[in-house]
Amino acid sequence: MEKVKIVIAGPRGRMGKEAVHLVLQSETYALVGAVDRKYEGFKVGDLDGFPESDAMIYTDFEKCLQETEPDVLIDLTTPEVGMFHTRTALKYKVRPVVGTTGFSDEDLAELEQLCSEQETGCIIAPNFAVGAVLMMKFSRMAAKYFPDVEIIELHHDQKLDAPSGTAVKTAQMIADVREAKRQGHQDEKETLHGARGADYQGMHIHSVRLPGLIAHQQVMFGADGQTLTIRHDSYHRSSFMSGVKLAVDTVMKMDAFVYGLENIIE
Ligand SMILES: NC(=O)C1=CN([C@@H]2O[C@H](COP(=O)(O)OP(=O)(O)OC[C@H]3O[C@@H](n4cnc5c(N)ncnc54)[C@H](OP(=O)(O)O)[C@@H]3O)[C@@H](O)[C@H]2O)C=CC1
Ligand SMILES: O=C(O)C1=N[C@H](C(=O)O)C[C@H](O)C1
Repeated sequence: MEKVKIVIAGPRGRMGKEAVHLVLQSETYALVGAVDRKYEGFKVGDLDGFPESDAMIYTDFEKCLQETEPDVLIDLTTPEVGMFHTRTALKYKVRPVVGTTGFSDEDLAELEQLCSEQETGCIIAPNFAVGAVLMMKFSRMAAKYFPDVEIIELHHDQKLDAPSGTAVKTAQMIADVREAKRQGHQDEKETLHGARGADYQGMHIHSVRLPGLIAHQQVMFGADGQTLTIRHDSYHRSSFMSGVKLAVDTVMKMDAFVYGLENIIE
């Protein structure tokens, strides 16, 4: 069986490193290249802390695609760079598996359109951890009965985007079953700007950033005389890797656009 040829963008990052290890340890994947903003001409195996690998590092993404001809791009970078990589990969009919968060609705719409024009599969997953996907699904179930909800996401203090991609996706999934509703007292007033967090169709999202955290979220529902809290914690980035693998294996078999692993996890 031919191995799936993979390029990883952001290999030195916290997530990229884990993804490199996943691909190099797999018997069904081949790491054919990596895209970084430095170390042009080096091999992945030359980088400190990486296992033996002859995959070349490129700073020019198109050159990387032309020379390595991958099947799949795994992108774990930043929103702007990730958007450029995903768009470019689709133009080359390379299937993107994107963990990078911070894409706007317009970005997602553009990628969906491009995906359909190019008849090339693409998976955008704000969270690859199966437990986090279940947390989102359970929250959507609960919101049908508890329309008052606040989302509290907690992450390490090196995170660039707020709210997290997971929190946005959770709010979107809840909005599928909950009519837009302003929460709290109708005369509520913030005496300190931002005290009530971000507002998504009346739901509030609170972003905590602290050293020591990895990735955590709790979705709190309230109703007369009761609350329900659904919480997920990622204590290590290895928690995301089974989802990355599922996404790579799935994207190889489809030519559609998928936003969220909940759409491919039974
Ligand atoms: N979907 C999921 O399950 C998860 C998603 N994420 C998301 O993944 C993304 C990465 O997170 P994380 O690994 O923590 O972040 P890091 O900052 O650790 O990694 C990002 C990497 O991208 C690199 N990079 C920046 N610009 C470029 C470029 N032009 N070309 C190539 N590489 C570039 C950075 O390089 P440099 O060091 O030089 O800046 C860095 O190595 C974030 O959007 C995060 O939200 C994170 C965890 C789980
Ligand atoms: O930056 C992170 O770390 C994470 N980002 C993703 C997000 O924005 O939801 C997924 C996970 O929460 C970790």
